[in-house]
Amino acid sequence: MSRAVLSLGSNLGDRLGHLNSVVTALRPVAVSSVYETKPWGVEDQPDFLNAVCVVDDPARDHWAWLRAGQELERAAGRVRELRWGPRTLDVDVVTVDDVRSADPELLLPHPGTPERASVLIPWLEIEPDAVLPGHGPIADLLAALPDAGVHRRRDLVLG
Ligand SMILES: Nc1ncnc2c1ncn2[C@@H]1O[C@H](COP(=O)(O)OP(=O)(O)OP(=O)(O)O)[C@@H](O)[C@H]1O
Ligand SMILES: Nc1nc2c(c(=O)[nH]1)N=C(CO)CN2
Repeated sequence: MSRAVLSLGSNLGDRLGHLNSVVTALRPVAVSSVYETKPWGVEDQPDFLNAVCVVDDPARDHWAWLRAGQELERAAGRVRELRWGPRTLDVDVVTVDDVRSADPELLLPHPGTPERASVLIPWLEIEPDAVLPGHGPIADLLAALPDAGVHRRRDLVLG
């Protein structure tokens, strides 16, 4: 083990470059298109670029994926200020295999996932049959959401 689904987001600075830093460092086995998304949570902030990737490394457990994401956030110069506020790079661990965790340092699956079209749309693109542990097929979760201001940017490509 383990195979992880990571959600990437950026709305400050070189947004595409920040997302690309994850692809360069972690060499995912699958990467979605890049999506321009309206901010949720705190709405008065710049639009995000979001993408989802699948990474696979038998040597890394779920904590190692969290740490790898946090290191990349630091390298992108991320300053943690406002919850749900603007950031150079956000790496959320969405799932790691079937791991369930209630530890606040690493909640698995990531609890925001069922409500976030900015995660579900790119994830569905690369894993159409994916199931969110405890919640069911992601296609069904997405179908239950209102139209959410998520637009594919065909002009921006990762990797
Ligand atoms: N699955 C997870 N992936 C990433 N971080 C997590 C996860 N579960 C818990 N955390 C914890 O969340 C803390 C805050 O993360 P962060 O500042 O990125 O939150 P946020 O992006 O503003 O909000 P959200 O977590 O709802 O997306 C981190 O310290 C991290 O330990
Ligand atoms: N569209 C969108 N909105 C957000 C995002 C994000 O990645 N995409 N991340 C946030 C901080 O966790 C807050 N709001």
